[in-house]
Amino acid sequence: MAPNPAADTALWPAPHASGAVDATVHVPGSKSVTNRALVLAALASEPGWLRRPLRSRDTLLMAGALRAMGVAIEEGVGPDGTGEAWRVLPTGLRGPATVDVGNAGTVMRFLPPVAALADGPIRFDGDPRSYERPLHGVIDALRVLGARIDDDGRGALPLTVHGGGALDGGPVEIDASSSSQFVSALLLSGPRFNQGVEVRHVGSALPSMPHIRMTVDMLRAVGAQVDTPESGGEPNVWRVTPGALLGRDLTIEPDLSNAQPFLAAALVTSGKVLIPDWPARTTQPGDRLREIFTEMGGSCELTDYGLEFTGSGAIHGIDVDLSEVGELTPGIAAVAALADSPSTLRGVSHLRLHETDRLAALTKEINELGGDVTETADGLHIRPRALHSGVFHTYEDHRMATAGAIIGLAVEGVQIENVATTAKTLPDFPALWTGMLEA
Ligand SMILES: O=C(O)C1=C[C@@H](OP(=O)(O)O)[C@@H](O)[C@H](O)C1
Ligand SMILES: C=C(OP(=O)(O)O)C(=O)O
Repeated sequence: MAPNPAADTALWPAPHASGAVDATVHVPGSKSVTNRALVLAALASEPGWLRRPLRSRDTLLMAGALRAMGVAIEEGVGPDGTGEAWRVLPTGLRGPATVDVGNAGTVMRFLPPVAALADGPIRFDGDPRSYERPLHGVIDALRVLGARIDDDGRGALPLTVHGGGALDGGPVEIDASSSSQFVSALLLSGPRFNQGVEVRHVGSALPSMPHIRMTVDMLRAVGAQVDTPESGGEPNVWRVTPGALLGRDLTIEPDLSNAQPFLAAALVTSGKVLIPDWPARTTQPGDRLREIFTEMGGSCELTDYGLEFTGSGAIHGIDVDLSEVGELTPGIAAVAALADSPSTLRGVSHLRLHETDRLAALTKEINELGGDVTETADGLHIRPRALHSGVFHTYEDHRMATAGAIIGLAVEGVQIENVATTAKTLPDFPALWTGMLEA
Protein backbone atom coordinates (compact mmCIF):
# COMPACT_ATOMS: atom_id res chain seq x y z
CA MET A 1 0.00 0.00 0.00
CA ALA A 2 1.21 3.57 -0.66
CA PRO A 3 2.72 5.12 2.47
CA ASN A 4 0.59 7.68 4.26
CA PRO A 5 2.46 10.97 3.96
CA ALA A 6 0.18 12.33 6.69
CA ALA A 7 1.71 10.17 9.45
CA ASP A 8 4.16 12.71 10.87
CA THR A 9 4.60 14.05 14.40
CA ALA A 10 6.57 17.22 13.60
CA LEU A 11 5.41 20.48 15.19
CA TRP A 12 4.81 23.54 12.99
CA PRO A 13 4.89 26.92 14.75
CA ALA A 14 1.63 28.44 13.52
CA PRO A 15 2.35 31.99 12.30
CA HIS A 16 0.93 34.70 14.54
CA ALA A 17 -0.50 37.70 12.67
CA SER A 18 1.16 40.94 13.67
CA GLY A 19 -1.46 43.01 11.84
CA ALA A 20 -4.36 42.85 9.40
CA VAL A 21 -3.85 40.44 6.51
CA ASP A 22 -4.32 41.87 3.03
CA ALA A 23 -3.80 39.20 0.41
CA THR A 24 -5.00 37.51 -2.74
CA VAL A 25 -5.02 33.73 -2.33
CA HIS A 26 -5.37 31.40 -5.32
CA VAL A 27 -7.03 28.32 -3.83
CA PRO A 28 -6.46 25.02 -5.70
CA GLY A 29 -9.30 22.95 -7.17
CA SER A 30 -12.14 21.32 -5.29
CA LYS A 31 -11.55 17.82 -3.95
CA SER A 32 -15.22 16.91 -4.26
CA VAL A 33 -15.52 18.18 -7.85
CA THR A 34 -12.19 16.66 -8.96
CA ASN A 35 -13.01 13.19 -7.62
CA ARG A 36 -16.52 13.18 -9.10
CA ALA A 37 -15.13 14.40 -12.43
CA LEU A 38 -12.53 11.60 -12.43
CA VAL A 39 -15.17 8.93 -11.76
CA LEU A 40 -17.57 10.28 -14.40
CA ALA A 41 -14.78 10.61 -16.99
CA ALA A 42 -13.68 7.03 -16.27
CA LEU A 43 -17.23 5.78 -16.82
CA ALA A 44 -17.79 7.80 -20.02
CA SER A 45 -17.90 6.38 -23.52
CA GLU A 46 -15.37 8.90 -24.91
CA PRO A 47 -12.28 10.75 -23.65
CA GLY A 48 -12.65 13.81 -21.43
CA TRP A 49 -10.56 16.62 -19.91
CA LEU A 50 -10.25 17.91 -16.37
CA ARG A 51 -8.62 21.31 -16.26
CA ARG A 52 -7.01 22.67 -13.09
CA PRO A 53 -7.68 19.42 -11.20
CA LEU A 54 -6.75 19.33 -7.54
CA ARG A 55 -3.56 17.33 -7.02
CA SER A 56 -3.67 16.23 -3.40
CA ARG A 57 -3.54 12.93 -1.57
CA ASP A 58 -7.29 12.23 -2.00
CA THR A 59 -7.37 13.01 -5.72
CA LEU A 60 -4.10 11.23 -6.51
CA LEU A 61 -5.48 8.15 -4.72
CA MET A 62 -8.63 8.40 -6.87
CA ALA A 63 -6.58 8.74 -10.07
CA GLY A 64 -4.29 5.88 -9.00
CA ALA A 65 -7.24 3.61 -8.28
CA LEU A 66 -8.85 4.28 -11.67
CA ARG A 67 -5.51 3.71 -13.40
CA ALA A 68 -5.20 0.38 -11.55
CA MET A 69 -8.57 -0.57 -13.10
CA GLY A 70 -7.29 0.21 -16.60
CA VAL A 71 -8.31 3.86 -17.11
CA ALA A 72 -5.62 6.03 -18.72
CA ILE A 73 -5.20 9.43 -17.04
CA GLU A 74 -2.58 11.42 -18.88
CA GLU A 75 -0.85 14.62 -17.84
CA GLY A 76 -1.21 17.42 -20.33
CA VAL A 77 -2.32 20.91 -21.14
CA GLY A 78 -5.97 21.61 -21.83
CA PRO A 79 -7.44 21.46 -25.35
CA ASP A 80 -6.97 25.21 -25.77
CA GLY A 81 -3.27 24.83 -24.94
CA THR A 82 -3.50 26.58 -21.57
CA GLY A 83 -3.50 25.40 -17.99
CA GLU A 84 -2.62 22.08 -16.46
CA ALA A 85 -5.03 19.29 -17.20
CA TRP A 86 -5.71 15.59 -16.97
CA ARG A 87 -6.93 13.77 -20.08
CA VAL A 88 -9.00 10.74 -19.14
CA LEU A 89 -9.26 7.88 -21.61
CA PRO A 90 -11.90 5.43 -20.41
CA THR A 91 -11.45 1.75 -21.23
CA GLY A 92 -13.15 -1.46 -20.15
CA LEU A 93 -12.66 -1.56 -16.39
CA ARG A 94 -10.25 -4.34 -15.46
CA GLY A 95 -9.61 -6.58 -12.49
CA PRO A 96 -7.74 -7.90 -10.65
CA ALA A 97 -6.57 -4.68 -9.09
CA THR A 98 -5.81 -3.25 -5.67
CA VAL A 99 -7.12 0.14 -4.53
CA ASP A 100 -5.61 2.17 -1.70
CA VAL A 101 -8.34 4.51 -0.42
CA GLY A 102 -6.08 6.23 2.14
CA ASN A 103 -8.62 7.99 4.35
CA ALA A 104 -10.57 9.49 1.45
CA GLY A 105 -14.32 9.17 1.92
CA THR A 106 -14.84 9.89 -1.78
CA VAL A 107 -12.50 7.06 -2.83
CA MET A 108 -13.77 4.45 -0.36
CA ARG A 109 -17.46 5.19 -1.19
CA PHE A 110 -17.45 6.19 -4.89
CA LEU A 111 -15.26 3.33 -6.17
CA PRO A 112 -16.89 0.06 -4.99
CA PRO A 113 -19.82 0.66 -7.42
CA VAL A 114 -17.27 1.30 -10.21
CA ALA A 115 -15.43 -1.89 -9.23
CA ALA A 116 -18.67 -3.87 -9.57
CA LEU A 117 -18.50 -3.01 -13.30
CA ALA A 118 -14.91 -4.29 -13.69
CA ASP A 119 -14.20 -7.72 -15.11
CA GLY A 120 -12.39 -9.14 -12.08
CA PRO A 121 -11.79 -8.76 -8.33
CA ILE A 122 -10.89 -5.33 -6.93
CA ARG A 123 -9.37 -5.33 -3.45
CA PHE A 124 -9.94 -2.19 -1.33
CA ASP A 125 -7.72 -1.26 1.62
CA GLY A 126 -6.65 1.99 3.29
CA ASP A 127 -5.39 3.81 6.39
CA PRO A 128 -6.39 2.35 9.78
CA ARG A 129 -9.07 5.06 10.13
CA SER A 130 -10.70 3.92 6.87
CA TYR A 131 -11.65 0.65 8.63
CA GLU A 132 -13.76 2.66 11.09
CA ARG A 133 -15.56 4.95 8.65
CA PRO A 134 -19.07 3.84 7.65
CA LEU A 135 -19.38 1.98 4.35
CA HIS A 136 -22.35 -0.32 5.08
CA GLY A 137 -24.71 1.79 2.95
CA VAL A 138 -22.61 1.18 -0.15
CA ILE A 139 -21.81 -2.49 0.55
CA ASP A 140 -25.38 -3.53 1.41
CA ALA A 141 -26.83 -1.60 -1.53
CA LEU A 142 -24.40 -3.08 -4.03
CA ARG A 143 -25.31 -6.58 -2.85
CA VAL A 144 -29.01 -5.81 -3.38
CA LEU A 145 -28.16 -4.47 -6.85
CA GLY A 146 -26.39 -7.71 -7.77
CA ALA A 147 -22.72 -7.38 -6.72
CA ARG A 148 -20.61 -10.01 -4.95
CA ILE A 149 -18.52 -8.53 -2.13
CA ASP A 150 -16.27 -10.24 0.42
CA ASP A 151 -15.78 -8.30 3.64
CA ASP A 152 -15.21 -9.31 7.23
CA GLY A 153 -18.89 -8.84 8.12
CA ARG A 154 -18.50 -5.40 9.75
CA GLY A 155 -19.78 -3.51 6.71
CA ALA A 156 -16.46 -1.71 6.42
CA LEU A 157 -13.02 -1.89 4.82
CA PRO A 158 -11.01 -3.92 3.89
CA LEU A 159 -13.05 -5.72 1.26
CA THR A 160 -13.02 -7.21 -2.23
CA VAL A 161 -15.61 -6.40 -4.88
CA HIS A 162 -15.81 -9.26 -7.38
CA GLY A 163 -16.54 -7.26 -10.51
CA GLY A 164 -18.66 -9.20 -12.99
CA GLY A 165 -18.30 -6.83 -15.97
CA ALA A 166 -21.84 -5.47 -15.46
CA LEU A 167 -24.37 -4.90 -12.67
CA ASP A 168 -28.15 -5.34 -12.70
CA GLY A 169 -28.94 -2.17 -10.73
CA GLY A 170 -32.56 -1.20 -9.99
CA PRO A 171 -34.24 0.03 -6.79
CA VAL A 172 -32.49 0.03 -3.42
CA GLU A 173 -33.16 1.42 0.07
CA ILE A 174 -30.28 2.77 2.15
CA ASP A 175 -29.77 4.60 5.40
CA ALA A 176 -27.38 7.40 4.44
CA SER A 177 -27.70 9.35 7.70
CA SER A 178 -24.02 8.67 8.48
CA SER A 179 -22.77 9.90 5.08
CA SER A 180 -24.28 11.54 2.03
CA GLN A 181 -21.48 9.89 0.07
CA PHE A 182 -23.47 6.60 0.08
CA VAL A 183 -26.11 8.27 -2.11
CA SER A 184 -23.55 10.03 -4.32
CA ALA A 185 -21.63 6.77 -4.81
CA LEU A 186 -24.64 4.85 -6.13
CA LEU A 187 -25.84 7.72 -8.33
CA LEU A 188 -22.42 8.32 -9.95
CA SER A 189 -22.15 4.78 -11.36
CA GLY A 190 -25.94 4.43 -11.81
CA PRO A 191 -26.04 5.28 -15.55
CA ARG A 192 -23.76 2.29 -16.19
CA PHE A 193 -25.96 -0.24 -14.34
CA ASN A 194 -28.22 -2.32 -16.63
CA GLN A 195 -31.41 -0.92 -15.08
CA GLY A 196 -29.91 2.32 -13.78
CA VAL A 197 -30.57 2.89 -10.09
CA GLU A 198 -33.28 4.19 -7.78
CA VAL A 199 -31.89 5.15 -4.37
CA ARG A 200 -34.34 5.65 -1.51
CA HIS A 201 -32.92 7.09 1.73
CA VAL A 202 -34.84 5.60 4.67
CA GLY A 203 -32.87 6.73 7.73
CA SER A 204 -32.94 9.81 9.91
CA ALA A 205 -31.71 13.16 8.57
CA LEU A 206 -29.46 13.05 5.53
CA PRO A 207 -26.35 15.27 5.92
CA SER A 208 -24.45 17.27 3.29
CA MET A 209 -27.29 17.85 0.79
CA PRO A 210 -25.22 20.28 -1.33
CA HIS A 211 -22.82 17.41 -2.04
CA ILE A 212 -25.71 15.30 -3.35
CA ARG A 213 -26.78 18.24 -5.53
CA MET A 214 -23.19 18.43 -6.79
CA THR A 215 -23.41 14.76 -7.79
CA VAL A 216 -26.72 15.30 -9.60
CA ASP A 217 -25.51 18.45 -11.41
CA MET A 218 -22.31 16.79 -12.55
CA LEU A 219 -24.18 13.69 -13.75
CA ARG A 220 -26.55 15.87 -15.77
CA ALA A 221 -23.60 17.79 -17.24
CA VAL A 222 -22.28 14.54 -18.76
CA GLY A 223 -25.66 13.63 -20.22
CA ALA A 224 -27.22 11.46 -17.50
CA GLN A 225 -30.94 11.64 -16.78
CA VAL A 226 -31.50 12.06 -13.03
CA ASP A 227 -34.83 12.53 -11.23
CA THR A 228 -34.59 14.09 -7.80
CA PRO A 229 -36.87 15.26 -4.98
CA GLU A 230 -36.20 18.84 -6.18
CA SER A 231 -37.27 18.01 -9.76
CA GLY A 232 -40.71 16.87 -8.64
CA GLY A 233 -39.85 13.34 -7.48
CA GLU A 234 -40.65 11.74 -4.12
CA PRO A 235 -38.82 13.06 -1.04
CA ASN A 236 -35.56 11.18 -0.40
CA VAL A 237 -35.63 9.32 -3.74
CA TRP A 238 -33.14 9.75 -6.59
CA ARG A 239 -33.49 7.89 -9.90
CA VAL A 240 -30.80 7.57 -12.60
CA THR A 241 -31.71 6.24 -16.05
CA PRO A 242 -29.23 3.86 -17.74
CA GLY A 243 -27.27 5.43 -20.59
CA ALA A 244 -23.88 6.38 -22.01
CA LEU A 245 -21.96 9.29 -20.46
CA LEU A 246 -20.27 12.01 -22.52
CA GLY A 247 -16.61 12.98 -22.21
CA ARG A 248 -16.46 16.66 -21.27
CA ASP A 249 -13.94 19.46 -20.95
CA LEU A 250 -14.40 20.59 -17.37
CA THR A 251 -12.56 23.32 -15.47
CA ILE A 252 -12.49 22.50 -11.76
CA GLU A 253 -13.67 25.28 -9.40
CA PRO A 254 -11.44 26.35 -6.48
CA ASP A 255 -12.13 24.38 -3.30
CA LEU A 256 -14.34 26.74 -1.28
CA SER A 257 -14.01 24.65 1.89
CA ASN A 258 -10.26 25.06 1.58
CA ALA A 259 -10.80 28.81 1.09
CA GLN A 260 -12.27 28.80 4.60
CA PRO A 261 -9.07 29.31 6.64
CA PHE A 262 -8.07 32.25 4.42
CA LEU A 263 -11.47 33.93 4.83
CA ALA A 264 -11.20 33.24 8.55
CA ALA A 265 -7.82 34.99 8.55
CA ALA A 266 -9.49 38.16 7.27
CA LEU A 267 -12.14 37.81 9.97
CA VAL A 268 -9.80 37.29 12.92
CA THR A 269 -7.19 39.91 11.92
CA SER A 270 -9.64 42.62 10.70
CA GLY A 271 -8.01 42.14 7.32
CA LYS A 272 -9.01 41.57 3.72
CA VAL A 273 -8.63 38.46 1.56
CA LEU A 274 -9.50 38.06 -2.11
CA ILE A 275 -10.17 34.57 -3.47
CA PRO A 276 -10.05 34.73 -7.30
CA ASP A 277 -12.40 32.57 -9.39
CA TRP A 278 -15.03 32.13 -6.65
CA PRO A 279 -17.90 30.75 -8.74
CA ALA A 280 -21.05 32.85 -9.14
CA ARG A 281 -23.13 29.66 -8.87
CA THR A 282 -21.95 26.47 -7.24
CA THR A 283 -23.10 23.43 -5.30
CA GLN A 284 -20.02 23.53 -3.07
CA PRO A 285 -20.96 23.83 0.62
CA GLY A 286 -18.17 26.38 1.13
CA ASP A 287 -20.34 28.96 -0.63
CA ARG A 288 -22.35 29.12 2.62
CA LEU A 289 -19.32 30.81 4.22
CA ARG A 290 -20.38 34.09 2.62
CA GLU A 291 -23.42 34.05 4.86
CA ILE A 292 -21.94 32.34 7.95
CA PHE A 293 -18.79 34.46 8.20
CA THR A 294 -20.84 37.60 7.51
CA GLU A 295 -23.05 36.72 10.47
CA MET A 296 -19.85 36.20 12.49
CA GLY A 297 -18.71 39.77 11.78
CA GLY A 298 -17.22 40.08 8.27
CA SER A 299 -18.54 41.38 5.00
CA CYS A 300 -18.07 40.15 1.48
CA GLU A 301 -18.40 41.18 -2.10
CA LEU A 302 -18.67 38.71 -4.96
CA THR A 303 -17.48 40.16 -8.26
CA ASP A 304 -16.59 38.73 -11.67
CA TYR A 305 -13.03 38.44 -10.41
CA GLY A 306 -13.70 36.58 -7.19
CA LEU A 307 -14.77 36.92 -3.57
CA GLU A 308 -13.40 39.73 -1.45
CA PHE A 309 -13.91 39.13 2.24
CA THR A 310 -13.23 41.80 4.87
CA GLY A 311 -13.07 41.54 8.66
CA SER A 312 -14.59 44.33 10.73
CA GLY A 313 -12.64 43.94 13.93
CA ALA A 314 -15.57 42.22 15.64
CA ILE A 315 -15.98 38.43 15.75
CA HIS A 316 -19.42 37.29 16.85
CA GLY A 317 -20.58 33.92 18.06
CA ILE A 318 -23.20 32.06 16.02
CA ASP A 319 -26.02 29.58 16.54
CA VAL A 320 -26.13 27.54 13.37
CA ASP A 321 -27.24 24.20 11.95
CA LEU A 322 -24.29 22.89 9.94
CA SER A 323 -25.83 19.58 8.82
CA GLU A 324 -25.71 20.66 5.16
CA VAL A 325 -22.14 21.91 5.39
CA GLY A 326 -20.52 19.69 8.00
CA GLU A 327 -17.02 19.92 6.58
CA LEU A 328 -16.98 23.64 7.51
CA THR A 329 -17.36 22.85 11.24
CA PRO A 330 -13.67 22.79 12.31
CA GLY A 331 -12.97 26.22 10.77
CA ILE A 332 -16.15 27.72 12.22
CA ALA A 333 -15.32 26.28 15.65
CA ALA A 334 -11.87 27.88 15.50
CA VAL A 335 -13.34 31.32 14.74
CA ALA A 336 -16.04 30.81 17.38
CA ALA A 337 -13.35 30.17 20.00
CA LEU A 338 -12.04 33.71 19.31
CA ALA A 339 -15.45 35.42 19.24
CA ASP A 340 -17.07 37.95 21.58
CA SER A 341 -20.05 35.71 22.44
CA PRO A 342 -20.86 31.97 22.69
CA SER A 343 -21.68 29.74 19.74
CA THR A 344 -23.75 26.61 19.23
CA LEU A 345 -22.93 24.44 16.22
CA ARG A 346 -25.70 21.91 15.57
CA GLY A 347 -26.67 19.06 13.22
CA VAL A 348 -23.23 17.49 12.86
CA SER A 349 -23.19 14.29 14.94
CA HIS A 350 -21.94 12.43 11.83
CA LEU A 351 -18.64 14.29 12.19
CA ARG A 352 -17.72 11.74 14.85
CA LEU A 353 -17.03 9.38 11.93
CA HIS A 354 -15.08 11.76 9.69
CA GLU A 355 -11.26 11.77 9.31
CA THR A 356 -11.24 11.67 13.11
CA ASP A 357 -13.98 12.20 15.69
CA ARG A 358 -14.04 15.93 14.94
CA LEU A 359 -16.33 16.87 17.82
CA ALA A 360 -14.07 15.20 20.38
CA ALA A 361 -10.89 16.47 18.73
CA LEU A 362 -12.03 20.11 18.53
CA THR A 363 -13.25 20.03 22.14
CA LYS A 364 -10.01 18.57 23.47
CA GLU A 365 -7.60 20.73 21.46
CA ILE A 366 -9.36 24.07 21.98
CA ASN A 367 -9.78 23.32 25.68
CA GLU A 368 -6.10 22.42 26.03
CA LEU A 369 -5.31 25.96 24.84
CA GLY A 370 -7.54 27.28 27.65
CA GLY A 371 -10.87 27.25 25.80
CA ASP A 372 -14.30 26.22 27.03
CA VAL A 373 -15.94 23.86 24.53
CA THR A 374 -18.46 21.15 25.34
CA GLU A 375 -19.76 18.44 23.07
CA THR A 376 -23.52 18.21 22.66
CA ALA A 377 -25.43 15.27 21.19
CA ASP A 378 -25.17 16.75 17.70
CA GLY A 379 -22.48 19.41 17.84
CA LEU A 380 -20.49 21.83 19.96
CA HIS A 381 -21.15 24.58 22.44
CA ILE A 382 -18.27 27.08 22.44
CA ARG A 383 -17.81 29.78 25.09
CA PRO A 384 -14.88 32.02 24.10
CA ARG A 385 -12.10 32.47 26.67
CA ALA A 386 -8.60 33.93 26.48
CA LEU A 387 -6.47 31.20 24.89
CA HIS A 388 -2.79 30.50 25.48
CA SER A 389 0.11 28.84 23.70
CA GLY A 390 0.36 25.09 23.30
CA VAL A 391 0.40 22.14 20.93
CA PHE A 392 -2.68 21.65 18.74
CA HIS A 393 -2.93 17.95 17.81
CA THR A 394 -4.47 17.13 14.46
CA TYR A 395 -5.28 13.37 14.40
CA GLU A 396 -4.37 13.08 10.70
CA ASP A 397 -7.26 15.43 9.92
CA HIS A 398 -6.52 18.20 7.40
CA ARG A 399 -9.31 20.39 8.76
CA MET A 400 -8.00 20.11 12.34
CA ALA A 401 -4.65 21.45 11.06
CA THR A 402 -6.23 24.43 9.31
CA ALA A 403 -8.46 25.11 12.34
CA GLY A 404 -5.36 25.21 14.55
CA ALA A 405 -3.68 27.61 12.13
CA ILE A 406 -6.66 30.02 12.40
CA ILE A 407 -6.34 30.06 16.19
CA GLY A 408 -2.58 30.52 15.86
CA LEU A 409 -3.10 33.80 14.00
CA ALA A 410 -4.69 35.29 17.12
CA VAL A 411 -2.90 33.36 19.88
CA GLU A 412 0.87 33.43 20.15
CA GLY A 413 2.85 30.20 20.51
CA VAL A 414 0.43 27.67 18.99
CA GLN A 415 2.22 24.69 17.44
CA ILE A 416 0.39 22.49 14.96
CA GLU A 417 1.26 18.84 15.09
CA ASN A 418 1.64 17.30 11.61
CA VAL A 419 0.64 20.22 9.42
CA ALA A 420 1.61 17.91 6.54
CA THR A 421 -1.74 16.19 7.01
CA THR A 422 -3.23 19.10 5.01
CA ALA A 423 -1.86 17.21 1.97
CA LYS A 424 -5.14 15.26 2.00
CA THR A 425 -6.79 18.13 0.14
CA LEU A 426 -4.39 21.11 0.17
CA PRO A 427 -0.70 20.17 -0.04
CA ASP A 428 0.30 23.82 -0.48
CA PHE A 429 -1.36 24.95 2.76
CA PRO A 430 1.76 25.99 4.78
CA ALA A 431 3.19 27.94 1.81
CA LEU A 432 -0.15 29.59 0.98
CA TRP A 433 -0.63 30.51 4.65
CA THR A 434 2.80 32.09 5.11
CA GLY A 435 2.48 33.71 1.68
CA MET A 436 -0.82 35.29 2.77
CA LEU A 437 0.87 36.76 5.87
CA GLU A 438 3.87 38.10 3.94
CA ALA A 439 1.75 39.72 1.20
O1 LIG B 1 -19.38 13.95 -1.42
C1 LIG B 1 -18.44 14.64 -1.02
O2 LIG B 1 -17.54 15.06 -1.78
C2 LIG B 1 -18.38 14.97 0.42
C3 LIG B 1 -19.49 14.81 1.21
C4 LIG B 1 -19.50 15.09 2.66
O3 LIG B 1 -19.43 13.84 3.31
P1 LIG B 1 -20.44 13.36 4.50
O4 LIG B 1 -21.82 13.41 3.96
O5 LIG B 1 -19.94 11.99 4.83
O6 LIG B 1 -20.22 14.34 5.61
C5 LIG B 1 -18.33 15.96 3.08
O7 LIG B 1 -18.23 16.03 4.46
C6 LIG B 1 -17.03 15.44 2.48
O8 LIG B 1 -15.94 16.25 2.84
C7 LIG B 1 -17.10 15.48 0.95
C1 LIG C 1 -15.09 14.74 5.55
C2 LIG C 1 -14.13 15.05 4.68
O1 LIG C 1 -13.55 14.21 3.79
P1 LIG C 1 -13.93 12.80 3.16
O2 LIG C 1 -14.08 13.06 1.68
O3 LIG C 1 -12.76 11.91 3.45
O4 LIG C 1 -15.21 12.31 3.80
C3 LIG C 1 -13.59 16.43 4.62
O5 LIG C 1 -12.83 16.73 3.67
O6 LIG C 1 -13.89 17.25 5.51
